Amino acid sequence: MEEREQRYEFIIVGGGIAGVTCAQQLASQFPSDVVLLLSASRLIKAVTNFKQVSKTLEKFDIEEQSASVFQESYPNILVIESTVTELNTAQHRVTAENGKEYVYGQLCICAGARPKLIQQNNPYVLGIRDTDTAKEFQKRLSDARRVIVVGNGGIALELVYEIEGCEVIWAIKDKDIGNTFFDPGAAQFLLPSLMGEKPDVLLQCKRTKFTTEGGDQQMDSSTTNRTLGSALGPDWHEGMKLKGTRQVFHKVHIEYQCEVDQLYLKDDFLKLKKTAIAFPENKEEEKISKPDNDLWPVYICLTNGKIYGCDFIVSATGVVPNIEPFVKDATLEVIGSGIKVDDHMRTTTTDVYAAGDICTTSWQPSPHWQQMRLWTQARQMGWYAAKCMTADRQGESIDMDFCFELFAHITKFFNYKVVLLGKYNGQDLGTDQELMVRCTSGQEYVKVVMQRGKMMGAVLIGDTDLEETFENLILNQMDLSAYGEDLLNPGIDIEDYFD
Ligand SMILES: Cc1cc2nc3c(=O)[nH]c(=O)nc-3n(C[C@H](O)[C@H](O)[C@H](O)COP(=O)(O)OP(=O)(O)OC[C@H]3O[C@@H](n4cnc5c(N)ncnc54)[C@H](O)[C@@H]3O)c2cc1C
Ligand SMILES: NC(=O)C1=CN([C@@H]2O[C@H](COP(=O)(O)OP(=O)(O)OC[C@H]3O[C@@H](n4cnc5c(N)ncnc54)[C@H](O)[C@@H]3O)[C@@H](O)[C@H]2O)C=CC1
Repeated sequence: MEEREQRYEFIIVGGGIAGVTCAQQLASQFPSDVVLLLSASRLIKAVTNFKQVSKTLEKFDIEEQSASVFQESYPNILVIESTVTELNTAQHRVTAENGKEYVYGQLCICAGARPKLIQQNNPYVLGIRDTDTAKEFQKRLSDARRVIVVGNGGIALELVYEIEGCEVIWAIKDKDIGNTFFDPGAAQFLLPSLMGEKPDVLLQCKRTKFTTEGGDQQMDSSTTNRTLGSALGPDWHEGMKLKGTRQVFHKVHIEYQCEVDQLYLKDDFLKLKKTAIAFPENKEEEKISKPDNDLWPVYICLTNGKIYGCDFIVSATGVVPNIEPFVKDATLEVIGSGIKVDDHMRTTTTDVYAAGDICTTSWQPSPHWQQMRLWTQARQMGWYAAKCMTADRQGESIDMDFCFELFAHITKFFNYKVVLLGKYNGQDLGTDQELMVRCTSGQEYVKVVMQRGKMMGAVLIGDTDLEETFENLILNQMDLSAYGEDLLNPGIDIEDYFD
């Protein structure tokens, strides 16, 4: 008979980047121990081809793998597809959905996050997180004439640019697009790319690549937990047809500074005897708000008084960490919405660590770092958590990893390479910050955030090739006052000065 309770020196919960990286690191540190990886998702995310591009910028590929393929490369990692439902820290025990119990020596919780939707249980409101939700979105889009995208962060920016053959109404709370990544200047620089025609040739830039090789065949909806898959990431839409039913090529209308007030299903809306607005085809129609003669399955009333009908709504409104099974145990403190971790990725209870999207950091950060729920940070935290677990187990001390010195993120928006460094939006810098901007329309946007002559952050859009130099300048905090505006003078080869 199979034992109901098994003991493992190391148990990791979560098969996303954070959990898998943590398990890999522990498995190589302790080759004679078995590392147990419990994951609600059938496929796990493995980091491959990792390259340190510069001191803090990194590049890697991600592969979705089945447990059996992954275990071939890591024979001392045991992957079990199972959702953890309870944690009992007093007994060092986790309980899985089938009632099976696992006792740990050390535990690292890497259960990620899920979309924070504007309305739960509404069949017309979709969030995008994992392969299942991305496929559901693609399926709905293939029959759609109009979608409404709510939110102004990473997912919304990607969708409004990629969707074709369908009218897109983009409702944002802010005055400008892309508020989680950009300042108003950068938003203005990017806007023409959204409203104009897309380039035929897509930019190939150095960035992480998402591969779903074999994912299709391996998907089995009966065993895949719909709400708890691993997060997608860079290039998730590559090779995916994001096309609606209309002949229109790329058509986006933005409603600024508004939120969702009410949602109505068609029958309820018709009873209200209110008028919805047609998709504004031009500036003139924006002013006069032509009534919409089409009928739609769902209607959205915005706080600016406008009402639009659509086929479905994408709620790209941030994430909420999957903490519920773990915080039933009262010893785990929560800050913000995540599990609180200290500078050694320890939670508030002994032998329990957390990493990735599920955690909220509570250490005093370096002046140029902030937590953001991103792929790179999930990998870094998973790796560092394993180092800290090892050190604690061996009674050694360990310094905070260098990757937490500087926030560094490479990505792509609207087919431009985007690099964000340090306090790129002047986060928490107070009032004595200064901005310097260099912008060539359609080509590049360079912004640096300066404080008392020192560089604190930068936004680099386009192929600026400035990331390494600026990374050094932020890290070494050299006094740059003497250079004044020349710092961004394109006629001066800045790298010669500072490399
Ligand atoms: C559409 C999309 C695009 C993105 N694009 C980018 C990008 O371009 N760049 C970037 O840096 N970041 C991007 N991100 C963010 C990035 O993907 C995440 O920050 C990162 O993957 C989080 O990794 P994680 O391991 O912490 O969590 P997840 O990937 O969410 O993994 C959590 C794991 O835990 C499992 N799990 C959950 N609950 C339980 C439980 N109770 N028991 C057992 N297992 C459980 C899940 O099945 C999953 O395997 C994107 C995210 C999305 C959704
Ligand atoms: N290229 C990249 O780096 C990408 C990163 N991601 C990451 O994936 C995760 C999920 O992405 P997003 O959902 O876009 O989250 P996000 O955190 O990037 O953005 C959320 C947006 O929703 C807005 N919002 C929140 N509540 C709202 C409400 N009730 N009504 C209207 N707007 C509201 C916020 O103001 C913000 O603009 C994030 O961690 C994000 O950083 C996602 C896509 C691309």
